[in-house]
Amino acid sequence: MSEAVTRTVTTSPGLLASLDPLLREWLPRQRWFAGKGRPVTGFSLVAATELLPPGGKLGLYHLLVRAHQPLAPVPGAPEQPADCYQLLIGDREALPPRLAPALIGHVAEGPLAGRTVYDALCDARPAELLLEAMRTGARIGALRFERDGDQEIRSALVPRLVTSEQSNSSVVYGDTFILKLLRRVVPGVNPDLELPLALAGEGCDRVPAPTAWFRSELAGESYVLGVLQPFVQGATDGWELALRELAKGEDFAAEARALGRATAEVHTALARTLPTVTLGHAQVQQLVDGMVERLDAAAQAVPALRPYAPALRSAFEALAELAAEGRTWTAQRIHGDLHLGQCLRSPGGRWWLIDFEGEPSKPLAERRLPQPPVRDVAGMLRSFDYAAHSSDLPVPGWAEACRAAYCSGYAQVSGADPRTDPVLLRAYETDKAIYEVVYEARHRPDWLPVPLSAIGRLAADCGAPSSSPRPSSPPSPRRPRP
Ligand SMILES: Nc1ncnc2c1ncn2[C@@H]1O[C@H](COP(=O)(O)OP(=O)(O)O)[C@@H](O)[C@H]1O
Ligand SMILES: O=P(O)(O)O[C@H]1O[C@H](CO)[C@@H](O[C@H]2O[C@H](CO)[C@@H](O)[C@H](O)[C@H]2O)[C@H](O)[C@H]1O
Repeated sequence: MSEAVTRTVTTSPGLLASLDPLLREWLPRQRWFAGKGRPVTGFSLVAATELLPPGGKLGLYHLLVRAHQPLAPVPGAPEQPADCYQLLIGDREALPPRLAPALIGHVAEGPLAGRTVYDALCDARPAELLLEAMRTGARIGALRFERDGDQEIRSALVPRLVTSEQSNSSVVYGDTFILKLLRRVVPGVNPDLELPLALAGEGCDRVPAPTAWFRSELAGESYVLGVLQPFVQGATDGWELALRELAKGEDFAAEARALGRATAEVHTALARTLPTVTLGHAQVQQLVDGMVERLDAAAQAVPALRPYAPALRSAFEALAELAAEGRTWTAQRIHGDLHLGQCLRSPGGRWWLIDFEGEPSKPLAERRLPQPPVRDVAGMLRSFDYAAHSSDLPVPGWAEACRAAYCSGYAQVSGADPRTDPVLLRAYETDKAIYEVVYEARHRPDWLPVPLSAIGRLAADCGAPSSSPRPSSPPSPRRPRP
């Protein structure tokens, strides 16, 4: 038992009832809130733990809450299974100005009546308490803090919240560690911990090795809640770097080649340490069915996609046809949501891969399935295209040169050039672009023209069957401000 956190108090549901009206307003405004576009109609408590440091009260509650939302923004529509969110709520009499952006609201009634509540991850003391709990391997109520005994964690590292756009929330401790606090949590093995641990065990140094992590054990199920990793100091992410080079009209091919090599190193290490499977006709047909289903759902959700749907479908059908002719593919564990923003370049020029959570909107079981590694390659190829279409200074041929260099770097290490399997690559690129259309429509509507322009190109490439008319021209992208 830790000395850092000596007592825990499991709070009553009265706490959540008193926070309910404030959370209904605050939660949907958070970047990491997954249920955008549908109102929150109520909350239910999964777990609540009051964290108490030695020698006194801090006013800090760790909550796991389900946010109930109807399926469509229509009164009376049926609810879908409620997402569970991890919240760290602080309470104070009033907030100092530095914590103003963290304000959740003023509580009117219940156990915290009269208090001001806020997102405590923005506050130094609560963030320090989490680090201390990981350092000491604390057990607090249902919370279990664990660590890699071989990595030293110094105490008293100064925390600061990362303010960039994220699907979760991160805190950097003294430029030494970074903690990712997962926001939408699900029970089960989380690939964001599982894969970096497996890679570290395999000696692959392209991924920061997890230093510590914490989980909640509830009703026989384990929820991974946070992962602490070494902080790559002075790093720039691939997206920022690519846009910077584009703005100068500079070539990025050498970096793209290095990224291809880094991706292949990670793939080879994952294939060595975790199971691989052969995908035959039935399995590929299943993959294709999933792609077609996602296309149909996306076309429902985003009307601008509809004219392209028949041509896009033919990219998936071409893959099913190859499988029907007897082609097989090897599937393995992969990153699952690879793009330039998931690659960090340290000042010495070394590339790192981060964020192995997979596509956050997909169920955990699906994210953990072995998949053709080309899926990650397709994600990166889409990302070069994204960068080229988001830059204020278009450089002709920039994306194409990066895409070619990335594939050749990948081939140098893996021995297989993804371009030699064009049907598979095109199916995955199409699937990714469709995902991006939905993602942008939901999260950043200004960016929608970027994946839509790729959809236009992919559809035109597909040689749509004569029964499905080709779209006349792709939409011209309106450049978002990155
Ligand atoms: N080990 C690390 N070293 C330095 N910066 C990191 C590290 N891990 C993540 N980051 C920074 O934090 C940001 C968010 O991390 P990420 O894992 O992508 O979170 P999310 O899943 O919430 O999007 C990244 O874009 C990167 O800038
Ligand atoms: O939050 P995550 O990093 O897990 O990923 C989600 O958000 C990404 C955007 O932040 C999104 O990526 C898309 O935009 C990027 C530019 O901002 C671009 O480099 C990617 O190629 C493009 O897919 C990602 O798809 C989404 O899952």
